[in-house]
Amino acid sequence: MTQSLPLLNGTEEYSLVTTKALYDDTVKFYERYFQLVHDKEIGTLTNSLVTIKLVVDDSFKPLDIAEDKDWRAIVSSSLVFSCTDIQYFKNLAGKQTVQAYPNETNPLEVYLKDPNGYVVGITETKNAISIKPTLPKQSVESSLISSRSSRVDISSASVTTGSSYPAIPKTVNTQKSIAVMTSGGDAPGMNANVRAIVRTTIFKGCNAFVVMEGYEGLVKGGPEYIKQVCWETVRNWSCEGGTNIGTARSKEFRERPGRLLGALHLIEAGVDALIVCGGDGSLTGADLFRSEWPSLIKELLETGKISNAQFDRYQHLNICGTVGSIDNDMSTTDATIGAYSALDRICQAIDYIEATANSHSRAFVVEVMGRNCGWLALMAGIATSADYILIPEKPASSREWQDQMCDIISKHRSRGKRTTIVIVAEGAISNDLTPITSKDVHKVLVDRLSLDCRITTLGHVQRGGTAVAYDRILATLQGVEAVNAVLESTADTPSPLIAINENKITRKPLVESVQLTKSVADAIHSKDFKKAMALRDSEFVEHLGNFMAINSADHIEPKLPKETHLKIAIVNVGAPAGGMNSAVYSMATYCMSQGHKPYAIYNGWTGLTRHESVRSLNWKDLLGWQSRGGSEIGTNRNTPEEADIGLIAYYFQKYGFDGVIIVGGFEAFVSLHQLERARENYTAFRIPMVLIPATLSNNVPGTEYSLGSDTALNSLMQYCDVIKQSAASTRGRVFVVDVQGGNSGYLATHAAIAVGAQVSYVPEEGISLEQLTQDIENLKESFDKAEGRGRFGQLILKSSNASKVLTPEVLADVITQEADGHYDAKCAIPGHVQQGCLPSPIDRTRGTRLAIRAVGFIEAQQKVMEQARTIDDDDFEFDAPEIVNTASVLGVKGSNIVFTSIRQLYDFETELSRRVPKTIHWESSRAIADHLVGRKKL
Ligand SMILES: Nc1ncnc2c1ncn2[C@@H]1O[C@H](COP(=O)(O)OP(=O)(O)OP(=O)(O)O)[C@@H](O)[C@H]1O
Ligand SMILES: O=P(O)(O)OC[C@H]1O[C@](O)(CO)[C@@H](O)[C@@H]1O
Ligand SMILES: [Mg+2]
Repeated sequence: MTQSLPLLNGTEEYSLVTTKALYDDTVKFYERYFQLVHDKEIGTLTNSLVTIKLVVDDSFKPLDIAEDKDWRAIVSSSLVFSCTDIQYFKNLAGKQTVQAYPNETNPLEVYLKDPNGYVVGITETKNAISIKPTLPKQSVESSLISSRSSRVDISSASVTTGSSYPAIPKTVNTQKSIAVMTSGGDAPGMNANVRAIVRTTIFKGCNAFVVMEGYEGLVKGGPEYIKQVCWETVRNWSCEGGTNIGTARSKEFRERPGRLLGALHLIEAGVDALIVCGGDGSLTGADLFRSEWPSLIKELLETGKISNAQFDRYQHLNICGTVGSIDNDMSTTDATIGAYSALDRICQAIDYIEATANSHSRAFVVEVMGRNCGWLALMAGIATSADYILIPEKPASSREWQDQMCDIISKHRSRGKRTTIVIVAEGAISNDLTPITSKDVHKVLVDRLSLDCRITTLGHVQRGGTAVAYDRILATLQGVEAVNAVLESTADTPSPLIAINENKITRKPLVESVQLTKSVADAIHSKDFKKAMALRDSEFVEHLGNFMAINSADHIEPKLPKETHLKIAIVNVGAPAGGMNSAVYSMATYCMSQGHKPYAIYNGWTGLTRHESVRSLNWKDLLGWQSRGGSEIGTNRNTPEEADIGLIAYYFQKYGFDGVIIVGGFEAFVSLHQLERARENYTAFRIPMVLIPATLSNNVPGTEYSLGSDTALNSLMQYCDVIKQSAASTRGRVFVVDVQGGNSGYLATHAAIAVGAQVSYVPEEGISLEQLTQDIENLKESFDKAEGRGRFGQLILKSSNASKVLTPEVLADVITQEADGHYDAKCAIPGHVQQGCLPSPIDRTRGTRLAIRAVGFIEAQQKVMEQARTIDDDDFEFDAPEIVNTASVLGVKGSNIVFTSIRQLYDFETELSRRVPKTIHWESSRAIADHLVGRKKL
């Protein structure tokens, strides 16, 4: 029996999602086609979400298609591949054309029918040839409906608004179905992780599944709990808090029978790999599940629950962990998804509490989450300059902690501090393992210090709300990496855990990470606290040391002997950036704890040369600076040469500075270069000098992270969340957002990842008219297909310097014009709002860490420079490496914190005319930003 395709007019586009069965058929179909048309390389599929374009006009004759052929084979996938051998197609077309006709707008459009009756449209465009299956809408839909699988929620999957995909993945792994689940306590950023995993899975040509309700979903199984999802399912998820696929703490999964059911249900659903986003407990469970897998499937085979074929196919459980937990308690990774969002909530609450505490001169005991881990309490302690913290990792006897706390607080009070903040981790204990509650702390503060004291338990507020930019980006990059890891895994590959070390996404062996984490808890329970601390990562230990030094600064015997005490100057240069104050505060208080004298140069180099604005800092003046935005000591863009470098040398000499710490952006970088070059003429500059990069542009050579860039990202992200909501509610609006950042597209690219912007334009790429045309096409597609699911707002982020001609206004006008009344575009200029109000906790805590490292650098380089100062000008070895290295930029590079000499950076690693580093460390983020929204890049 045959069926005729109905005659259609015009162009119609449909998006559909295939089931796994359809998908496999499609692969076979395309493999046959590619062998037919492109004999060198088997073509690759983009994924199972498809755009089907019908290009039909009056001259297209209906075709006969045998109904008993597998119609579903042509339902799936749109693919585009480059081909130089156009002639080959033409020849082929000549042989097999059912109907071929040239077209005014497209040079050649050919419809082919293969011997089995499959029809395919081939469109030749300038650089690419696309092959798209053609089929009438009704048939496609009925075919999908008839193939409805009990495991697939077609109702939500079959209507999609997705765009097609920008690039062809190198390999197609048609075998893989990858499932993701969230487990344990929910954490902000989990949704962004799931979105990235689902979309990357689809992008790589695999099937994406989600397991609902954590391990509960595995134990229960079935289509309600193990669902196939599509590109559109996860739209906008990076901007949503909690976890949309549910999470649970499953008792049943802790027992073998529960895990046996889990194994059966995964196999039934055809899942090859499981990515678990959860905390230490969830990953312990995952690790156990994986190690038990061979015995589980053996039992399933023996009890007849699975077939021999299933047993053979599912020999190994491919598992990967992305760590999602607000506790940040997993060893081997610096941060877990959600931890910085929770920290943000805590810091905001404590910032609020400060105001009321100050009004009444009160003490507050703030209880924060963290069952076995004091990370949240410690970092909040640093970020809010709390007076004291109690964490499980460093317990003391009841007497010791009470004495120490009272001693520090009474000293703070005696010097005029009106507020007292003590942060207690939920899991805080004394060294006999007795829990320390906030009530215990309250009692001590009232009984021993007679303070007017209140308790605030922050509770689940800490887990609520949307994720901060860091968590959205971390979750997204880790999600992409998790899918890569799963696809690259073989039976022998140890299960990976996707970690982050400093600024680098890394893969760590899951088993060892879990064991290491467990050993911290074991050490605590066996009261081996030294071991517990040694097992924590070195950054944690460093932060704890920093907190202790800062919070007891100026009240204890200095750590260093008198003869080694230094005078250290600090100056802010360039535009204000979040974290500048934290750096100044921490540098000054840490200096006090060491015995050094900290000096602030107020209002940049010109403040020094015009008004001799330089003063030593005292402890009380600094109260509250840690949490403040902007620059308390003032900043401007003038460089030493512009301000008068000779006069600066004079003041350096007058005050006898032994070192200088510059905090700022590119002008600060140039300042360091000028001071270092001026050493030849001015002895006063023969001192160690260090730059802590601080600029929202994040364009300072020698580092992948500048203070202020995280605060700016959050400000921009919050702004974008607000206007995206407005755009979505308006049902059909694009906002073109003007983004700062000089010639660096860092901010635009990373904000685009955080908010899921459809496009980001950056100075590094500019805006070509072809790309703009393509992006407008994508937008149209996206809006057209949004029908039925509500129209979503779209964002385009444009770095100001991406184009001077194509301003946000012009872009908005062009887009509105092209939309032909279907939607409109407006521009939005956040401007200096991007500098942020209060610094983010990341900028505060990193400001502290970097400032203390900088002081350490000044101390460590003293000897070399002391000698250099005694040498006659003529003998001064300006270019000797040990001298050159005493003027350096403190940066984060990959997984390390490094000092790189300004000579090296300025002379070899900087594109001076554009004020950017020669190597862009975030380049790979661009492709991810694009592929996660389906942007086609020309
Ligand atoms: N040893 C284990 N064996 C099997 N399953 C486990 C094990 N530990 C935890 N799980 C599973 O993982 C789930 C989540 O663990 P848990 O409650 O410890 O949270 P988590 O993943 O550590 O996250 P968070 O601490 O952030 O809330 C448990 O409910 C259980 O189903
Ligand atoms: O939400 P629940 O199940 O009460 O769990 C609270 C626990 O979860 C966490 O938020 C994350 O593990 C802990 O800090 C806290 O102890
Ligand atoms: Mg946990």
